[in-house]
Amino acid sequence: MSAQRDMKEKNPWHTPVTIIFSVIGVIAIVALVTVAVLQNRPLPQKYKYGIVLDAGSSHTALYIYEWPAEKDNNTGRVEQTLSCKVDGPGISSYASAPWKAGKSLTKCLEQARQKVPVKRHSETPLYLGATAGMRLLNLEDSSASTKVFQAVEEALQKFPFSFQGARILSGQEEGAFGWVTVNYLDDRLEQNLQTRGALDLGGASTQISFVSDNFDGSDSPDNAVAFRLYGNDYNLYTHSFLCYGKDQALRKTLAQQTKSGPGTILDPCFHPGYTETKNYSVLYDSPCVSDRKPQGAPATFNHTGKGNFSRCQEVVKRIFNFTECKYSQCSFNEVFQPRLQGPFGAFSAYYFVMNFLNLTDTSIPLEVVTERLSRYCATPWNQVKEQHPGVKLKYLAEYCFSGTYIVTLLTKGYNFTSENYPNIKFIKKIKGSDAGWTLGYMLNLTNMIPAEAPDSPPLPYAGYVSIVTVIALLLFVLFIFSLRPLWPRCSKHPQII
Ligand SMILES: Nc1nc2c(ncn2[C@@H]2O[C@H](COP(=O)(O)OP(=O)(O)O)[C@@H](O)[C@H]2O)c(=O)[nH]1
Repeated sequence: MSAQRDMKEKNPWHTPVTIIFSVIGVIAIVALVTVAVLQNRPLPQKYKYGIVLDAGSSHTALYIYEWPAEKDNNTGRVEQTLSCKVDGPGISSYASAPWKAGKSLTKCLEQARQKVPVKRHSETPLYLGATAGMRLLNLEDSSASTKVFQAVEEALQKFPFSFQGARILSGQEEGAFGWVTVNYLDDRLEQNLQTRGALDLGGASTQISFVSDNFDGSDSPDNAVAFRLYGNDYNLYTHSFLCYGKDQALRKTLAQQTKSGPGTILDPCFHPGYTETKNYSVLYDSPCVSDRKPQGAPATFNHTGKGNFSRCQEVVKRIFNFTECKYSQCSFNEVFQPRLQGPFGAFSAYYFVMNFLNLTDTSIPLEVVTERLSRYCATPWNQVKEQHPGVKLKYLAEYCFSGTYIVTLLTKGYNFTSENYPNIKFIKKIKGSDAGWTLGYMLNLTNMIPAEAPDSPPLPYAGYVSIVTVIALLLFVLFIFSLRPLWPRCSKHPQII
């Protein structure tokens, strides 16, 4: 008995009261931290979806975007989760059988039906935007364009999504939404960083969009788009050149060479050894060239390649008008363009072509780019086919022309020089999403980019958990100190037992 009492006096931690207090203290602190962490833990992600169909001149593509359901307003949170290339040509090619335009879309929409969870179907917006192919059809034959839209709408309404309509985008919208997409995906808008200009090359039109300090829209209001995004104002310069996409530019270049109606065209933009018989009527079947149809031309012409880059560039230059400009400065065709500024992203056909030619690295000097193109254009057609057995022949035959056209458009058209050419980045995707107008279009129509900067929580989740843990530990230490009177005391004096 007395030994037990002696021990308690020497080591008061062993008193039941102290032990109980300590255990309760530890449990209380663990419980506090657990409750705080669990209560504020992010819930398992639920997603919302949006679908956009890009009805281009050469083909249609479907994109599905997803974003966390509870955060509609945050930058960089919308991501592309599926893309589907529609089989067949662009919807404008179905002018003589519009129902086929609707039918062509169903395979990709079936994929979308599988991808989007069933309970989200009815709330998922579905948009179709048509670009330069339909702009041209509408110019040529507006009733055919209306019929194509009717057929497409009928097909889209059969799916369980929330169909928001099919329409032609203006060239200005196409340019501006491409710019929004690139800068949104780069997180440049919310972080108020210097923006990246957008260069988009399609089949029937091409767009250039950028912010320049010396452009406020007053010189040329038609080229101005004003945005207020995340609390910042942007005066965007944008221009879309109809008929200057690479397919229509090729037609214009060919038409240029057939003006006198010869039976054979010796084309410097095609490889030596390339020879095809083509129909004049197909060549001139576009509002971009119809006025150039030669009188009394034969039904067909022989298209023969000569493979000469510098002569090709001379022919390409002839489709641009560089002589007239009523503004302080122009790109071409009397279109105002302010001084180029900042980095640029070049996508769509810019990327396809430069990637094929191994020229996406813009640190390669422009002189070297032209040397390589010269060598490529001069390569015999048979050799080119042997070297690229898997590539579609239509694309393969045109890369010499397309590369020459891109270099000419950038340097002679938009005035890029050896100094600022490295500011261009050829891109296909940014963070998994394709560069193009579709994402910007959807963000705009769903109001997902606010005009004002959203309020952000005072602390991120990880910071919050760290602070709760540190405070809990401090409380624990304080609690231990509060038990100090019960601590065992070490006497300096020798104890007398
Ligand atoms: N080389 C290559 N070209 C492509 C590919 N896909 C599309 N294109 C070309 O890129 C251009 C883009 O056309 P599209 O988007 O239909 O034109 P838009 O309506 O004028 O914007 C066309 O000239 C197509 O032929 C591809 O996979 N490879």
